[in-house]
Amino acid sequence: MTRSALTTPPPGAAPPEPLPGGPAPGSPLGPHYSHCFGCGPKQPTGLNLTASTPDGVTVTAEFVVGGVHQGAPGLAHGGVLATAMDEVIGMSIWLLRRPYVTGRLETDYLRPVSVGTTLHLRAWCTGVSGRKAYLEAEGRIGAPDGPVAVRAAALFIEVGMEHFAEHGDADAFLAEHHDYEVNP
Ligand SMILES: CCCCCCCCCCCCCC(=O)SCCNC(=O)CCNC(=O)[C@H](O)C(C)(C)COP(=O)(O)OP(=O)(O)OC[C@H]1O[C@@H](n2cnc3c(N)ncnc32)[C@H](O)[C@@H]1OP(=O)(O)O
Repeated sequence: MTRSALTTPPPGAAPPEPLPGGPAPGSPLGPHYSHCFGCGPKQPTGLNLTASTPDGVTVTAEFVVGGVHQGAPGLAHGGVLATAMDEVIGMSIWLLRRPYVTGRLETDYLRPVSVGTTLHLRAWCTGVSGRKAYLEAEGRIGAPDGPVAVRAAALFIEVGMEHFAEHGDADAFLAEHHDYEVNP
Protein backbone atom coordinates (compact mmCIF):
# COMPACT_ATOMS: atom_id res chain seq x y z
CA MET A 1 0.00 0.00 0.00
CA THR A 2 1.42 3.37 -0.97
CA ARG A 3 -0.07 5.15 2.03
CA SER A 4 0.87 8.75 2.64
CA ALA A 5 2.36 10.31 5.75
CA LEU A 6 -1.16 11.46 6.67
CA THR A 7 -2.37 7.87 7.04
CA THR A 8 0.80 6.53 8.67
CA PRO A 9 0.69 6.32 12.46
CA PRO A 10 3.27 8.48 14.23
CA PRO A 11 6.01 6.74 16.25
CA GLY A 12 4.59 5.33 19.47
CA ALA A 13 1.00 5.00 18.22
CA ALA A 14 0.47 1.32 18.97
CA PRO A 15 -2.34 -0.77 17.48
CA PRO A 16 -5.15 -1.23 20.01
CA GLU A 17 -5.65 -4.40 22.03
CA PRO A 18 -9.20 -5.82 22.22
CA LEU A 19 -11.02 -3.45 24.59
CA PRO A 20 -12.91 -4.60 27.69
CA GLY A 21 -16.59 -4.81 26.84
CA GLY A 22 -15.85 -4.88 23.12
CA PRO A 23 -17.13 -7.54 20.71
CA ALA A 24 -15.79 -11.01 21.47
CA PRO A 25 -13.75 -12.86 18.85
CA GLY A 26 -16.12 -14.44 16.35
CA SER A 27 -18.91 -11.92 16.96
CA PRO A 28 -20.99 -10.34 14.24
CA LEU A 29 -20.77 -6.55 14.10
CA GLY A 30 -24.21 -5.09 13.51
CA PRO A 31 -24.95 -2.17 11.21
CA HIS A 32 -24.10 1.38 12.28
CA TYR A 33 -27.54 2.40 11.21
CA SER A 34 -30.30 0.53 9.40
CA HIS A 35 -30.31 3.06 6.53
CA CYS A 36 -26.51 3.30 6.20
CA PHE A 37 -25.50 3.06 2.53
CA GLY A 38 -22.68 0.67 3.42
CA CYS A 39 -24.20 -1.64 6.02
CA GLY A 40 -27.89 -0.80 6.42
CA PRO A 41 -30.30 -3.72 5.90
CA LYS A 42 -33.10 -1.21 5.17
CA GLN A 43 -31.09 0.44 2.40
CA PRO A 44 -32.10 -1.49 -0.74
CA THR A 45 -29.72 0.46 -2.99
CA GLY A 46 -26.78 0.11 -0.57
CA LEU A 47 -23.92 -2.35 -0.31
CA ASN A 48 -25.63 -4.34 2.48
CA LEU A 49 -22.32 -5.36 4.05
CA THR A 50 -22.48 -7.60 7.09
CA ALA A 51 -19.32 -7.65 9.15
CA SER A 52 -17.81 -9.65 11.97
CA THR A 53 -14.62 -9.70 13.97
CA PRO A 54 -12.57 -12.90 14.05
CA ASP A 55 -10.33 -11.69 16.87
CA GLY A 56 -11.66 -8.48 18.45
CA VAL A 57 -9.23 -6.25 16.52
CA THR A 58 -9.89 -7.09 12.86
CA VAL A 59 -13.07 -6.63 10.82
CA THR A 60 -14.07 -8.95 8.00
CA ALA A 61 -16.96 -8.70 5.54
CA GLU A 62 -17.97 -9.96 2.12
CA PHE A 63 -19.11 -7.72 -0.69
CA VAL A 64 -20.89 -9.32 -3.63
CA VAL A 65 -20.37 -7.04 -6.63
CA GLY A 66 -23.65 -6.71 -8.54
CA GLY A 67 -24.82 -5.10 -11.73
CA VAL A 68 -25.79 -1.93 -9.86
CA HIS A 69 -22.12 -1.47 -8.90
CA GLN A 70 -20.74 -1.29 -12.45
CA GLY A 71 -18.56 1.44 -13.89
CA ALA A 72 -17.10 -0.02 -17.08
CA PRO A 73 -19.37 -2.75 -18.48
CA GLY A 74 -19.08 -5.83 -16.30
CA LEU A 75 -16.60 -4.21 -13.89
CA ALA A 76 -17.01 -2.66 -10.46
CA HIS A 77 -16.93 1.13 -10.21
CA GLY A 78 -13.87 2.38 -8.32
CA GLY A 79 -15.92 4.72 -6.18
CA VAL A 80 -18.13 1.85 -5.06
CA LEU A 81 -15.04 -0.16 -4.11
CA ALA A 82 -13.75 2.85 -2.12
CA THR A 83 -17.11 2.94 -0.33
CA ALA A 84 -16.75 -0.73 0.59
CA MET A 85 -13.27 0.01 1.97
CA ASP A 86 -14.60 3.00 3.94
CA GLU A 87 -17.41 0.90 5.36
CA VAL A 88 -15.33 -2.09 6.47
CA ILE A 89 -12.85 0.32 8.07
CA GLY A 90 -15.75 2.26 9.62
CA MET A 91 -16.97 -0.96 11.27
CA SER A 92 -13.88 -0.69 13.48
CA ILE A 93 -15.73 1.90 15.57
CA TRP A 94 -17.43 -1.05 17.29
CA LEU A 95 -13.96 -2.36 18.26
CA LEU A 96 -12.54 1.04 19.23
CA ARG A 97 -15.78 1.70 21.12
CA ARG A 98 -15.90 5.38 20.20
CA PRO A 99 -17.55 7.36 17.38
CA TYR A 100 -15.18 8.17 14.52
CA VAL A 101 -15.67 9.64 11.06
CA THR A 102 -13.51 9.33 7.96
CA GLY A 103 -11.08 12.23 7.65
CA ARG A 104 -9.01 10.82 4.80
CA LEU A 105 -9.27 7.71 2.63
CA GLU A 106 -6.52 6.58 0.24
CA THR A 107 -7.19 3.74 -2.20
CA ASP A 108 -4.97 1.61 -4.45
CA TYR A 109 -6.68 -0.39 -7.23
CA LEU A 110 -4.54 -3.38 -8.14
CA ARG A 111 -6.89 -5.58 -10.20
CA PRO A 112 -10.21 -5.10 -12.00
CA VAL A 113 -13.16 -6.60 -10.12
CA SER A 114 -15.79 -8.31 -12.28
CA VAL A 115 -19.53 -8.21 -11.62
CA GLY A 116 -20.42 -11.39 -9.74
CA THR A 117 -17.21 -11.37 -7.70
CA THR A 118 -17.34 -11.86 -3.96
CA LEU A 119 -14.79 -9.47 -2.54
CA HIS A 120 -13.45 -10.58 0.83
CA LEU A 121 -12.82 -7.45 2.89
CA ARG A 122 -10.60 -7.10 5.92
CA ALA A 123 -9.77 -4.00 7.99
CA TRP A 124 -7.48 -3.41 10.92
CA CYS A 125 -6.17 -0.52 13.00
CA THR A 126 -2.46 0.25 12.81
CA GLY A 127 -2.40 2.84 15.59
CA VAL A 128 -4.34 5.33 17.68
CA SER A 129 -2.92 8.73 18.62
CA GLY A 130 -5.21 11.13 20.47
CA ARG A 131 -8.35 11.59 18.36
CA LYS A 132 -6.71 10.01 15.31
CA ALA A 133 -7.10 6.35 14.38
CA TYR A 134 -5.00 4.96 11.54
CA LEU A 135 -6.57 2.05 9.69
CA GLU A 136 -5.98 -0.10 6.65
CA ALA A 137 -8.11 -2.47 4.60
CA GLU A 138 -7.88 -4.84 1.68
CA GLY A 139 -10.31 -6.55 -0.66
CA ARG A 140 -9.42 -9.99 -2.04
CA ILE A 141 -11.08 -11.70 -4.98
CA GLY A 142 -13.04 -14.88 -4.37
CA ALA A 143 -11.54 -16.00 -1.05
CA PRO A 144 -9.93 -14.61 2.11
CA ASP A 145 -6.53 -15.56 0.65
CA GLY A 146 -7.41 -14.64 -2.96
CA PRO A 147 -5.59 -12.04 -5.02
CA VAL A 148 -5.70 -8.52 -3.62
CA ALA A 149 -7.79 -6.20 -5.81
CA VAL A 150 -8.05 -3.12 -3.59
CA ARG A 151 -6.07 -1.69 -0.71
CA ALA A 152 -6.91 1.33 1.41
CA ALA A 153 -5.39 3.39 4.18
CA ALA A 154 -7.43 5.82 6.23
CA LEU A 155 -7.29 8.42 8.93
CA PHE A 156 -10.41 8.41 11.08
CA ILE A 157 -11.07 11.22 13.55
CA GLU A 158 -12.88 10.67 16.85
CA VAL A 159 -15.88 12.94 17.28
CA GLY A 160 -18.39 13.53 20.06
CA MET A 161 -22.06 12.71 19.85
CA GLU A 162 -22.64 16.40 19.17
CA HIS A 163 -21.09 15.90 15.72
CA PHE A 164 -24.09 13.74 14.78
CA ALA A 165 -26.60 15.81 16.75
CA GLU A 166 -25.47 19.07 15.14
CA HIS A 167 -24.96 17.89 11.57
CA GLY A 168 -27.19 14.82 11.33
CA ASP A 169 -29.66 12.87 13.45
CA ALA A 170 -28.07 11.40 16.59
CA ASP A 171 -31.52 10.37 17.88
CA ALA A 172 -31.99 8.05 14.90
CA PHE A 173 -28.75 6.30 15.83
CA LEU A 174 -29.56 6.11 19.56
CA ALA A 175 -33.05 4.76 18.81
CA GLU A 176 -31.37 1.72 17.26
CA HIS A 177 -28.53 1.43 19.79
CA HIS A 178 -30.15 1.79 23.21
CA ASP A 179 -27.14 0.21 24.88
CA TYR A 180 -24.52 2.43 23.19
CA GLU A 181 -22.20 3.85 25.85
CA VAL A 182 -21.28 7.41 24.95
CA ASN A 183 -18.20 7.40 27.20
CA PRO A 184 -17.26 3.75 27.82
C1 LIG B 1 -24.49 9.35 17.25
C2 LIG B 1 -23.72 8.46 16.39
C3 LIG B 1 -22.59 7.76 17.00
C4 LIG B 1 -21.76 6.77 16.21
C5 LIG B 1 -22.12 6.65 14.78
C6 LIG B 1 -20.95 6.16 14.05
C7 LIG B 1 -21.27 6.05 12.61
C8 LIG B 1 -20.02 5.81 11.85
C9 LIG B 1 -20.35 5.61 10.42
C10 LIG B 1 -19.11 5.30 9.63
C11 LIG B 1 -19.47 5.24 8.19
C12 LIG B 1 -18.24 5.17 7.33
C13 LIG B 1 -17.39 6.37 7.52
C14 LIG B 1 -18.07 7.62 6.99
O1 LIG B 1 -18.66 7.63 5.95
S1 LIG B 1 -17.90 9.01 7.95
C15 LIG B 1 -18.62 10.29 6.90
C16 LIG B 1 -17.60 11.00 6.06
N1 LIG B 1 -16.77 11.88 6.86
C17 LIG B 1 -17.18 13.07 7.28
O2 LIG B 1 -18.29 13.49 7.04
C18 LIG B 1 -16.20 13.87 8.05
C19 LIG B 1 -16.29 15.36 7.69
N2 LIG B 1 -15.23 16.12 8.39
C20 LIG B 1 -15.42 16.60 9.61
O3 LIG B 1 -16.49 16.54 10.18
C21 LIG B 1 -14.24 17.28 10.27
O4 LIG B 1 -13.30 17.70 9.30
C22 LIG B 1 -13.53 16.30 11.28
C23 LIG B 1 -14.51 15.89 12.39
C24 LIG B 1 -12.96 15.06 10.59
C25 LIG B 1 -12.35 17.04 11.92
O5 LIG B 1 -12.78 18.28 12.39
P1 LIG B 1 -12.52 18.77 13.89
O6 LIG B 1 -12.84 20.22 13.91
O7 LIG B 1 -13.22 17.92 14.87
O8 LIG B 1 -10.98 18.54 14.15
P2 LIG B 1 -9.71 19.19 13.44
O9 LIG B 1 -10.02 19.80 12.14
O10 LIG B 1 -9.00 20.02 14.46
O11 LIG B 1 -8.85 17.86 13.15
C26 LIG B 1 -8.35 17.10 14.24
C27 LIG B 1 -7.00 16.55 13.81
O12 LIG B 1 -7.19 15.70 12.66
C28 LIG B 1 -6.46 16.20 11.55
N3 LIG B 1 -7.25 15.98 10.33
C29 LIG B 1 -8.57 16.18 10.17
N4 LIG B 1 -8.93 15.88 8.91
C30 LIG B 1 -7.80 15.48 8.28
C31 LIG B 1 -7.52 15.02 6.97
N5 LIG B 1 -8.48 14.94 6.04
N6 LIG B 1 -6.26 14.69 6.66
C32 LIG B 1 -5.28 14.77 7.58
N7 LIG B 1 -5.48 15.19 8.85
C33 LIG B 1 -6.73 15.55 9.18
C34 LIG B 1 -6.26 17.68 11.83
O13 LIG B 1 -5.12 18.20 11.12
C35 LIG B 1 -6.04 17.66 13.33
O14 LIG B 1 -4.72 17.21 13.58
P3 LIG B 1 -3.85 17.89 14.76
O15 LIG B 1 -3.74 19.34 14.38
O16 LIG B 1 -4.62 17.66 16.03
O17 LIG B 1 -2.55 17.13 14.71
